[in-house]
Amino acid sequence: MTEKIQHALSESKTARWIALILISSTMFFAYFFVDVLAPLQELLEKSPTFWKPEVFGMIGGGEFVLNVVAGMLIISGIILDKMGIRFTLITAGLTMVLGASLKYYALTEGFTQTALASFLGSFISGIPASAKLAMAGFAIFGVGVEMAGITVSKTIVKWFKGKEMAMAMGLEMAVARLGVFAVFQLSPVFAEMGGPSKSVLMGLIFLCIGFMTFFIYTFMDRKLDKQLGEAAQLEPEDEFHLSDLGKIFTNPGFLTIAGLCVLFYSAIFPFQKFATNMLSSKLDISLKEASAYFSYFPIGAGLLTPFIGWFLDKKGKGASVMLYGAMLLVVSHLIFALVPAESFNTAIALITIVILGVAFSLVPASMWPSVPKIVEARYLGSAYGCIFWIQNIGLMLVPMLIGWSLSASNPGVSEQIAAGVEGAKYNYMVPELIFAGFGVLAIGLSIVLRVVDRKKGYGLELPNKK
Ligand SMILES: C[C@H](N)C(=O)N[C@@H](CCCCN)C(=O)O
Repeated sequence: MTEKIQHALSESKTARWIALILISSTMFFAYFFVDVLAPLQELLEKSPTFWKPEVFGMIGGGEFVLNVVAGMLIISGIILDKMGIRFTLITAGLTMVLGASLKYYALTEGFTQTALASFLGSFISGIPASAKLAMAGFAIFGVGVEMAGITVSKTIVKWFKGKEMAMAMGLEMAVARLGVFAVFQLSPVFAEMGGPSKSVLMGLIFLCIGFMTFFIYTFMDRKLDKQLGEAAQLEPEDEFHLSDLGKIFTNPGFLTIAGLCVLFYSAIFPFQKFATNMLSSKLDISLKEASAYFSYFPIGAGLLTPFIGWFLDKKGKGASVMLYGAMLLVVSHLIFALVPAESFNTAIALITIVILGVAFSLVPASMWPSVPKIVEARYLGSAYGCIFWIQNIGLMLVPMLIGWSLSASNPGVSEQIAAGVEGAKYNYMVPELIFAGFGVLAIGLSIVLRVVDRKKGYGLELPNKK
């Protein structure tokens, strides 16, 4: 058995980095599709779609609806543990392509002539038929992309455990964040060629390429399993059982990391949706300029993440790194909240974005490789699924909370903006204080995590590389 493991494909550096390139490429295309409409809000408000900002926001949140409400993320985790990596990667890839195709169809001219469009337009008249179908498609895509996310994490653990695990996870996230950068640069260009539907079509084509890279990877996965032979086969008592979900939800390490995850990501991803407008209001610059400043946030964070991963593999200190990340999160949101607009300038904005970017590297780089240290391998997929599920609840609700707090703390401003009043803009102090509040709670949980780690001996502060 030891000999088999020694000659396994995963022991070859080249093979495991090729595996990583294949699965990360799919995540590049998947993250590209997630934000394909984000830079096109203004275009979609006009003919022929007429999507109001609320409708646009609803579609964004729609990504998480099936995962949260129908519990699809928990089901995805169970599928992963029961059916294995290859089956789940293919299912996730096909689900993404299916959902994306529906979203594309919703934006085509052909759809507007159909009986389905008439039917969807016959109820809740405030939401156009195209938006309803696009939201359904995005919800299906959301199931696929999150299923892909947990499967990719489990795949990286399979190839890199005891080796460069955190660095590999960091690289995968870096590639995914490049997808976010690429979409902010390219989607407006595609839309200029043929409207929002062209951008979505390009995103769909990219996803098909992503499906192919997942598919090619499955051959490597099969080969690795064959080489490991019975070493890869689990004993009956090692198989996943539904009752393991109970073990996950009563594991103090899991609960603390899941809490930390929802708090941290709630202060990052929903913030990303409002950041352009916030910077434009606070710096008194155009949305285009603000968006250009902010587009470097995901790419900067992404580039730093593998280096943090490399450090964690060599030196450890994962739980402490999460604490430092949460602290930087609070510092940056407090700067955005409390420095008055008169004193806030481009330099302060850029420094604050850098601080937030460092936080966005420290926490993800240390959080995801910590999960295999707190749960057993046989239910690792379900543990990732459950953490994503808890996180998705925050990602679904927090944008609504922020939107509501922005309106409530700026009475009359949305009406002034709609009426085209010169100089009308939002003050983001209250939403920013809410984001900072999530950070403060995350600091608390990071401290709890260090205590739990010491008590339970998970080894979160130990290096990943043996
Ligand atoms: C949004 C998604 N559920 C998420 O948490 N993404 C993480 C990466 C998770 C690990 C992926 N293999 C992110 O930081 O983008």
